[in-house]
Parts: sequence; C-alpha cells; structure tokens
Amino acid sequence: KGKHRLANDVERVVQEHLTYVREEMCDGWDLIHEEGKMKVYRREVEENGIVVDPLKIFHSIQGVTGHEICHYFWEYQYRMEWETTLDSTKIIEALDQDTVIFFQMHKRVWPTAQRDSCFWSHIRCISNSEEDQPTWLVVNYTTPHPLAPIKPPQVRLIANVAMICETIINEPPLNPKDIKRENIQCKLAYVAFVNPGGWVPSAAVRNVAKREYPRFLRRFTSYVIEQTRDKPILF
Ligand SMILES: CCCc1ccc(-c2ccc(S(=O)(=O)CCO)cc2)cc1[C@H]1C[C@H]1c1ccccn1
Repeated sequence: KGKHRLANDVERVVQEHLTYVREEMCDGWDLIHEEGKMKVYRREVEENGIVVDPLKIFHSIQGVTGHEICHYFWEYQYRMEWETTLDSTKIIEALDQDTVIFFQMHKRVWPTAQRDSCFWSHIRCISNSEEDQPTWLVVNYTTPHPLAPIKPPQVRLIANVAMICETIINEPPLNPKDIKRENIQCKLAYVAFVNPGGWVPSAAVRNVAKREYPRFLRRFTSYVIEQTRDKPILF
C-alpha cells in the first residue's frame, strides 16, 4: 500500500486533531447548548469579518461503538440518509481504502449563497496499548480538486472537521463474546472549523450553526442506533 499524494497532509491534520481534542475546555469556550449527554461549545472567532467560530461537541451514545459511529459517518452510501443539509454528495477520487475525496452541494441557507464543499475524508483506528478499546476517528478536510472547479455563484466552504470516538464497555463480562449493546457506549468529540467561504451575516451563521449542529448530531446518532440495533456489535 503506497503513500498517496495527500498522505502527509492527512497525517499532519489527524495528529493536530488528536492533540487539539484533548485540550482543556476552559478559556474562551462558551457552552451554547446542552441536551441529554450532548454538550455544544463554541468560540466566537471572525477572520476578515467572516464568522469562523470553532465548534466542539461532546456526546455519549448508549449501545453503539466508536467504530460503528465512524463507519456510518465516513461511508459514502449512508450519507444522504442522515445528512439533511445536503443537496448531493459524491466521491470524486479514492486515494486509498481509508481516504476518499468528496464533492458536496449544501442546501442553501437563506440569506446566503449556495455552498459547495470538496474535502478529503479519512477514517482511522488508533489502538492504544493501555486502553482496552481503540480510538476511531474520521477527519474531513477541504482540498482543491480538478473535478470540483469553483463555480460562482456557488461559494466553496472551507471545512476542517473531526469525529473522534472512544468505546466504553461497562462491567465487561468474562467472555467478550457475551458483551451486549446495553453494556457499551461511545464517547465522541466532534470538532468543526467551518469557514462559510464568503461573507455571511454573522448573526445568521451563528444562529444557523447553533441550531444545525446539534440537529445534525442528534439525527446522525439516532440513525446509527437504528442501523445497528439488531446487528452484531462492530468493535
Ligand atoms: C452557511 C452554511 C454554513 C455551513 C456549511 C457547512 C457545514 C458543515 C460542513 C461539513 C460537515 S461534516 O460534519 O463534515 C459532514 C459532511 O457532510 C458538517 C457541516 C456547516 C455550516 C454551518 C451552518 C452550520 C451547519 C451545521 C450542521 C449542518 C449544516 N450546517
């Protein structure tokens, strides 16, 4: 398995996310939304008058593994079943069996121009020797591509997003074969740095983000619970 042309970028961005997700949630982060186990934090940041607020969501989902969450988040074929904010999605290149490039048309968010996005999407399992369960993660990172030319009036999003998951097994039975879904939970951290890619009224994009991110995560996690309900556990 040779190294593809973006392998070094993928490595760098994955390591950055692994470092960043462990950072303390103290200075400068506002808890803007809480529902059940989901906690949504945001820092207010503007670059040249454009809202680029970093967003961090911590959530804990009963009955699914981190591998299952990442599998349904990364795999192309499920995307339109849980993503309500897209008009279309397609893979325009496969770099290796864990790294593909997506081109997506996002639904127009009034009053903004329609957004599109082109990003590499990488899935990875990181087995820590000490912990019993590995960490699974997916990173989506904007990249240019000849098959995704910028087509005004559409505006190209700049996204750097990570879904980082741990699997917890409560009261592990002696024989791992006996683990039931009620004994497992996934603790996830979702981090999003999204630059809408062009001027948007700050209040509008802050309100949309505050509403849409929790909604997207609620819908996505419910989808994974449904899809895995009576399937063997994917560790
Ligand atoms: C003016 C539009 C701004 C806008 C564009 C796009 C996105 C966005 C991009 C990527 C990803 S993902 O997690 O990588 C899943 C890929 O399909 C999720 C969201 C978010 C917003 C901000 C508005 C917020 C939002 C959050 C969640 C869903 C949709 N929109």
